[in-house]
Amino acid sequence: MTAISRRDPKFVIGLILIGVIAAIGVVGPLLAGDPDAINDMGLTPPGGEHLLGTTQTGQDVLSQITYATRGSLVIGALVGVMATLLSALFGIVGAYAGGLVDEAFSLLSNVMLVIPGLPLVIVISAFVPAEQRGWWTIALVLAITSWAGSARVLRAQTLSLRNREYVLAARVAKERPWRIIGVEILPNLLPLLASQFVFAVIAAILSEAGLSFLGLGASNSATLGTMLYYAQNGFALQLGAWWWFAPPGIIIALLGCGLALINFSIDEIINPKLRIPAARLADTRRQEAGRVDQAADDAVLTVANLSVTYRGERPVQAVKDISLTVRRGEILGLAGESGSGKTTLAYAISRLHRPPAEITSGTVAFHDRAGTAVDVLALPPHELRTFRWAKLSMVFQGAMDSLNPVMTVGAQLEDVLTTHLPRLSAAERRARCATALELVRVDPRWLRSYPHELSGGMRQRVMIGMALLLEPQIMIMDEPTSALDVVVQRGILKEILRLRDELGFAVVFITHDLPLLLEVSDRIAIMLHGEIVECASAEEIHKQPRHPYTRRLLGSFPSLTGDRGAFVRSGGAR
Ligand SMILES: Nc1ncnc2c1ncn2[C@@H]1O[C@H](COP(=O)(O)OP(=O)(O)OP(=O)(O)O)[C@@H](O)[C@H]1O
Repeated sequence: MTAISRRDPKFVIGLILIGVIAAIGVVGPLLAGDPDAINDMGLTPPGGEHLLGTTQTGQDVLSQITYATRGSLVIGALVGVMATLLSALFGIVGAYAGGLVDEAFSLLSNVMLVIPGLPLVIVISAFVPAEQRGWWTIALVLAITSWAGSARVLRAQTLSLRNREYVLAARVAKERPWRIIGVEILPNLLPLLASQFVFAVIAAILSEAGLSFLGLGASNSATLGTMLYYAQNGFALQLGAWWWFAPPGIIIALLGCGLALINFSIDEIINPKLRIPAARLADTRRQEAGRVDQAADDAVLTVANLSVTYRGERPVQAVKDISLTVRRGEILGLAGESGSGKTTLAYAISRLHRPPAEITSGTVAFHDRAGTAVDVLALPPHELRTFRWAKLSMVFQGAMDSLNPVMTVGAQLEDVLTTHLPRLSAAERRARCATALELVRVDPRWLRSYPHELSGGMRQRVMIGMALLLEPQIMIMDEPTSALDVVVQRGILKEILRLRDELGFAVVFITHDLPLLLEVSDRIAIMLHGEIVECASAEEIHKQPRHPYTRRLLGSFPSLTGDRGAFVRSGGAR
């Protein structure tokens, strides 16, 4: 169990509730007397010999509760297992196999989905003679009627997973289908399966109680539902014998509540990406907020002692105590091999990092043209949203694919203005969008087009135009052109340089392509294993690289006049 699951109050309360109820069901019957033993004290209130009183025929309610809890738990667990297995079979196997199998399985799931569950359960239960309706029969009936919805969800997830690179790679490597399903796909579906299991258990316990109440439940076994049924038949409510119907009712409610609470935390427990210790950073940040750097006069962004860790079984400190100043209007290149922490740093600066990434120390200060300093890591969510477009904007590698395919380019640009500058008139908005496109050399007539009508290069230009819409003072560009061919890439880079000169914003330009950075950057910071090992002007980096890694990085790129450097051949980093 991970730290978060141990401390998450929802999970802990859920676990305690289920633990206590499971103990009643498992251990209770061993200690309690015969639940069917009849004595002559019918409807005795709680106290003395009978802690929870007696039924109309003088049976001990406490003994009955222990057996009934066991019965309901068994039915819940049986249905949970059966419904999960059925939904996995029809959802995962069907979607992975594809073709006729998938069509047949989908058809069956769809048919099961359109048949209303409760009436079907009532009909099936009514057909089974009362003396044969035990735990197993009722569990089977409930499982058959409850798997289809989950199967649809699992199918959709599997269809998406089967096209992921790692699954395709396993298929190319000729791994056997069962191995691919078991090793590549199933572990990714575990949070979903676990939550569907818990949901199936809750639904089964409640449905069984409902069926029993109607006299269609596990009539030859003891369950919380049959207890309620007999209490109702014995006029417990009318006779004021609350001790007969209240305990089973309360246990059903607590069971549902406990399982639902556990369900809330299941994703965090099973999904390794979300396993973050409960230790909150707020305190550290508060301590550090006081020392938001007093930056040099021309600084637009100061990063001080920033550290970012990916939490998990084996935590990875991807950014280690980095301090960095971005000057107003400069292009600061950030280079380093894959995995050196460039993207993590960019995301942390713009506070776009997501769990399991966690900023463990440091500050990020933005120095507004107006003279005020903004502690970026302490900004509340609504101010952060405004800050991100208006002061600092981002263009990432796949940005061009983030345009919504069913909205025109113009509508998407206008959306940004409507959100951030609601007072602009429609005509002003249109004019600003046209200017933004002109800035990135895309004809404004494309505003009426849909993204698929534009080439990749044009879409990336549109994204840069969008990032410039609110005239930010700094732009973070993470591999903004690597998805494009060299000619288009050159064109866009020239555009970025021209726009920087025209509008005066600073750029943090991230790429592993050092020669490209040498051309476009004013200064270059070299990252290695989460640290900045060298930061100097582009010329110095080119002519007098000081750090051995910078020299090896420079040597690793082919030159037009010589051989490829030794770095690529030797492969090592340090
Ligand atoms: N979600 C994650 N969980 C755990 N570790 C991660 C995660 N994302 C990145 N890392 C680790 O953090 C380190 C830095 O990764 P990052 O993506 O920031 O590097 P990068 O220099 O941007 O690489 P690239 O150029 O390939 O994008 C790597 O060691 C990586 O394994």
